[in-house]
Amino acid sequence: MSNVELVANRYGKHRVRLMKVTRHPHGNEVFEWTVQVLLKGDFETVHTLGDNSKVLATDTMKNTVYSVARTSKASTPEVYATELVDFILSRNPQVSSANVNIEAHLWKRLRVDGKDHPDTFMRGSAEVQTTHVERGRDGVLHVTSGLSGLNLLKTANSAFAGFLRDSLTTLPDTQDRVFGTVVQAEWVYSDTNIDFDAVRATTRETLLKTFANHVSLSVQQTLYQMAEDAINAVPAISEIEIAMPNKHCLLIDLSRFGQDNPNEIFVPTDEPHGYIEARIRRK
Ligand SMILES: O=c1[nH]c(=O)c2[nH]c(=O)[nH]c2[nH]1
Repeated sequence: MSNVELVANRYGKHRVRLMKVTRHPHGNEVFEWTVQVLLKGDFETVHTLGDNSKVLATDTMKNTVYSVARTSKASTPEVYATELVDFILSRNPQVSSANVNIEAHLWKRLRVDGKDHPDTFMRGSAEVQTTHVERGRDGVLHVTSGLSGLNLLKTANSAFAGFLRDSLTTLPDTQDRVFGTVVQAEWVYSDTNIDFDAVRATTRETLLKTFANHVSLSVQQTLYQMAEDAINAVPAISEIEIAMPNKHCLLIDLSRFGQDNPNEIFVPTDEPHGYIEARIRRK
């Protein structure tokens, strides 16, 4: 008789890298996706008895990623992830829920001689599109999408003043600082019957516009405003979580060299950095 019990488990394949090129007469399209598959289900005896009879091998999951990509017509990671989830559920009654997470790496069509090139691309930026898709046996599809690695910089309209001062506070108030961040955002869809590309574009544009136009009293306030504006701009979003590190740009003291520094010369720093995150939802 064992004195322990299995409380929870899931397993799958991580970091399956996939590139898909779709070929058209007018030019090719390219998707680069890093895929994660995670399954929950009737796997107790795998752990307790070493009975592998119901185990879908993670190697098979890797092959499934490629095979479903071949037959899929999806042009968004959300739709492809849903197809992958449903394919696995349909063939594996022992699986109670399937979860597929995708990071999409962005390739930008190269412009040559002022024109879009039909088949050549360059890596646009460090920005990554993300999606998490899960379906259980109740049939309900859960889709969360987002972005990460979106480097942004405000060079005006950012203040930080009036904060708590104690015996260890050295930071001066500032009415005018450089605000650098790398946005990570994840939004939950309340409706999954949507044009994921169009909704993603609107959400991203809204986040960018608010970051640019906001007269910021803190990272916290700007983050909240970005979230509020995204929820108001996109009816299909019920909740959004945003994380924004504060990548401090430190003003250099040039008075030692007899020079002034009217907010022009900074040293950009990576570490340590402030880290602000919040989850905001529609009431
Ligand atoms: O926008 C900011 N929020 C903070 O909480 C904080 N803390 C800090 O040192 N600088 C900043 N900036």
